[in-house]
Parts: sequence; C-alpha cells; structure tokens
Amino acid sequence: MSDSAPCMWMRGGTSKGGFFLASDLPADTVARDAFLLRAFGSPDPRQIDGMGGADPLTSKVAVVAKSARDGVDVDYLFLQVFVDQAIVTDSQNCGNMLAGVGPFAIERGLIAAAGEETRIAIFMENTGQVAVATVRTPGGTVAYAGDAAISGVPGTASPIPLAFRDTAGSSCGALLPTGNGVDEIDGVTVTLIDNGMPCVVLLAADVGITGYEDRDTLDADSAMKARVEAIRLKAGPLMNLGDVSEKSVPKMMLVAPPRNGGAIAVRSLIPHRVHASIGVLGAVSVATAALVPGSPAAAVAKVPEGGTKTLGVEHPTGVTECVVTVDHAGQPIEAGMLRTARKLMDGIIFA
Ligand SMILES: O=C(O)/C=C(\CC(=O)C(=O)O)C(=O)O
Repeated sequence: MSDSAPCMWMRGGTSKGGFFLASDLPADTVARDAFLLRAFGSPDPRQIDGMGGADPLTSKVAVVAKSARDGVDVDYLFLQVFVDQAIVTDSQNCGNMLAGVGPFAIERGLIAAAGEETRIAIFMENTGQVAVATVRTPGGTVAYAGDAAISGVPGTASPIPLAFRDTAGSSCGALLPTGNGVDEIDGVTVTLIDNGMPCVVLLAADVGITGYEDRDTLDADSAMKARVEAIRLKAGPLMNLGDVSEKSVPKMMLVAPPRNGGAIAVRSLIPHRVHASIGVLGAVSVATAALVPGSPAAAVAKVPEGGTKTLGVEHPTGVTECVVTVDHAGQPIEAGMLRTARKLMDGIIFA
C-alpha cells in the first residue's frame, strides 16, 4: 500500500483538515482508514506523529470526486478521524468542511469556474442530500480573500453561501425519529431531531449548567459530560442510529435563553468535546428544534415570525445565523448559512 497521497489542507468554516480526491486514497475502506489514522497521528491525544490538530474540529477529512449523478457536480464524503481512538467514521456529515469542497473541486479541475461566481451542486454521501455552494471565481480562479466574517474565525474571507434542501431525517429517517416532539431519557426532557445532523436537544439547566459557560469550563466538567453521554447512548437506538458508542452522532445540544440578540443559546457536545462554536447542520437542527411546539428549545427560544426565519444560534465564540424556511404546516423545507474557507497548504501527506 502506498504510504503517501496528494492532499490539500484547508479551513472550511470553523473546521480544518485534509481534502483528498477519492482517486488519491485507497479504495478499500480498511486500508483507507489505516492510512488516515497514520497520517493524522491517531490515536493520541496530541496527534504528535501526524497532521491532526489534537481537536475533533481539526481532525477531519473531505473525500471528493466528480459526480456521475444528474444535476450534481461533485460527490463529497466526510470522515471524522477520532483524536484519541483508532476510529475513522463516516457516521456524520460536516457542513463546515463542506465549505471547502467547492474551492477544492475547482482547484483540482473537477469543475470549471463559471464567471464571477461558480455554483457547485455537491452530493453529501454521508447523508444522501445535495447542497449548493456558491464560490467567488473572478478571472476563473477561486477568490479566498473577501469581506465576509463568520464567528469563530478571525478576520474576513470570501463568502461561500451554502444552501440545503431535504435535510430533514438525513440520518434518522425522519425529522423527529421517535415521532414525538418531546421525549424523556433518564428523567430529562429531550427533543430527538435530525435536520441534517442527528441531535439531542435539552435544557442546559437540566444537566446543571447555565448554557453560557466557555468551552474549557465545560470540557473540565466530567460529571456533566458523563450524564450527557448516558443520555446519548440511550438516544442513539431511539433515533434509528443503533449503538452509538463508537459514533460521533448524535450531537448533544444544551440550550438556554438567548442573551446576545440571537434566537437561542447552545453549548454542543460533538459528542465528547464541547464545540468551540457550533456545527453548520448542528445549528440548523437546533434552530429547527426551536420551532417544535412544546420542546425544550421552544421553551427558551425567541423565534421570529414569517415563513423564512433568520435564527441566530449563540455559541461559545459568537452567534451563527441560519436561515430556515418552513412551509404552511411549519415543516422546514430549506436552510442556508454563510461560510468561508481558505486554502492553507497543497502537497503530499505521508502515513
Ligand atoms: O459537530 C461536529 O462534529 C462538528 C462540525 C460538524 C458540522 O459542521 C455540522 O454540524 O454540519 C463542525 O463544526 O465542523
């Protein structure tokens, strides 16, 4: 087996990792995963012998190929490389790494730039939906510099709007996989929901926190984390995800009333570390939970009127706005979010 592969390192949204052409990785998934574990330096909390950033948010992989599907430009498979366990999983999608897929596909010549802006239809293999990314391409090349700011990333960059349709039930088969807006696990009221990312939404106060703590404080709270993990392990089978002990879903969303002008405040466990900000589809799913009558999220959220709602999700490093469009019955039909991305390095990665 080859011990090296072409790889581009990119920041996508608030995540960072390796972008590969599918044809540059071993086709056999066991060999592919072994290669990635060595290349990233896992398992090791410091990933000292590899390229991983010792954080789940910087230990990520995007595998990209030209698509054979009608109306789709490229296929994107997301892989989470666990930091301290020998696990590579495709059990979740990642809307942050997704922001880098369009630029990477243009850089690698999978699609041609088309004028000032190039619209790229991306099939998300993990969950089976299409997202549309719009990338600025003046003069036929990707523009990374720009004036768009996203919370959790210093400075500004070129805007990459992402649009999602049909994400309800992406991994769980239904928006509310138990058929209920509200369930109870271990005596805690929860909403089990999947609008692009399987999430368990509960009141932060119900597990003894305010929901306004910083990442480090919550990461040090092992009693709270153990309680939340017990709920997660029970939620997995109820959400049609099976045994989730070695999966990175469902994400745990601990919500509180907004206090910075947003719709809801969230601290998310993804699932064993606290997110520095919030995942893209995680934010869409928690914003959607705020629209479920009687749910813990609805109890604390400030939801605007109208069919197209801009919902600010407050997190440890700012506010991420997602736009959710609902139909006449209040069911979500479309979601959008602004991201940015940056090319950091292009070369050969060694395993
Ligand atoms: O929840 C995680 O593991 C982290 C993510 C996932 C994501 O982007 C999403 O929810 O779409 C991230 O911020 O990159």
